[in-house]
Amino acid sequence: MSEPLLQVRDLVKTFGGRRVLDGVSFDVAPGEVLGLVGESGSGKSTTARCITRLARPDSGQILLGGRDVLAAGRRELRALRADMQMVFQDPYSSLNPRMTVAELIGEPLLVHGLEPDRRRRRARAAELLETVGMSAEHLDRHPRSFSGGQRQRISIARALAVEPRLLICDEPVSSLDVSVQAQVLNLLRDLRERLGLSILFIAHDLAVVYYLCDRVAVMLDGGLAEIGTREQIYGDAAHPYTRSLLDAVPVPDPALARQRPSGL
Ligand SMILES: Nc1ncnc2c1ncn2[C@@H]1O[C@H](COP(=O)(O)OP(=O)(O)OP(=O)(O)O)[C@@H](O)[C@H]1O
Repeated sequence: MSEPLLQVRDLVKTFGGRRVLDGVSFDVAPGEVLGLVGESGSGKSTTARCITRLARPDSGQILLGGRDVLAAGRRELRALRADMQMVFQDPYSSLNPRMTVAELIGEPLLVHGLEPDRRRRRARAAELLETVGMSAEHLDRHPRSFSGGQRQRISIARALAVEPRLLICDEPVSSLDVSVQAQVLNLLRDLRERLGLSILFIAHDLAVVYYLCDRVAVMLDGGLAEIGTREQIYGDAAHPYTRSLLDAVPVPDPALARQRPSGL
């Protein structure tokens, strides 16, 4: 197996003396989509926040492309952050309403010092809009004039602007209607194929994770109950907690998953 893009080792995080992460370890390979599932409060978002250094773990190690995220100084952290971009759950609050689409998508290029020229940023924003299936005609509009699904596409275009190797998507479709969810999931699948992106995909909905992920890590009370391929988890889960999660939501028939691992 190739060297993992992301290595997370023994993450521990406490809030007010309470351990919310208790030794979380996993890898994400180049081009792989890893699903991180578990019920509310199990520690999924805190894990993502530690990886991007929005939160500081008490201990543990995080390597991105072999570079130590937790030890990185300001300059290195900026480069690391360009390599791992986040897409959040709520596209209504994550896009500044006062900015146009061109400004929103171009901003990371400016912040990371990649494209100081406004016209070239705009041209790049137009390309990125098309990459996410939207027309460049929308460049001068503001987020309020778009639907939730379109806003999430804009958020994804913004995340892609700095050409990251890893996207960390924290419940990216949970706030969207089911029909729109499928469109955004298709887009992520397509981007992964086209750009060779790795994705850490956080979700509580196991049907959504089934659709997109190669492997699945199941979080329970700040630790990992189990981690395995999609077929292992959906067809033959080892942990009773995983089985209870699978019982609780409508996911594809596990027998089907066993027989037709790629048959979506
Ligand atoms: N800044 C904080 N201060 C105190 N406690 C926090 C903080 N952030 C998270 N927690 C607690 O840590 C635990 C894990 O939260 P986290 O958001 O990581 O879970 P999650 O699995 O992502 O849940 P959800 O699906 O609801 O987002 C929860 O009990 C939460 O209340």
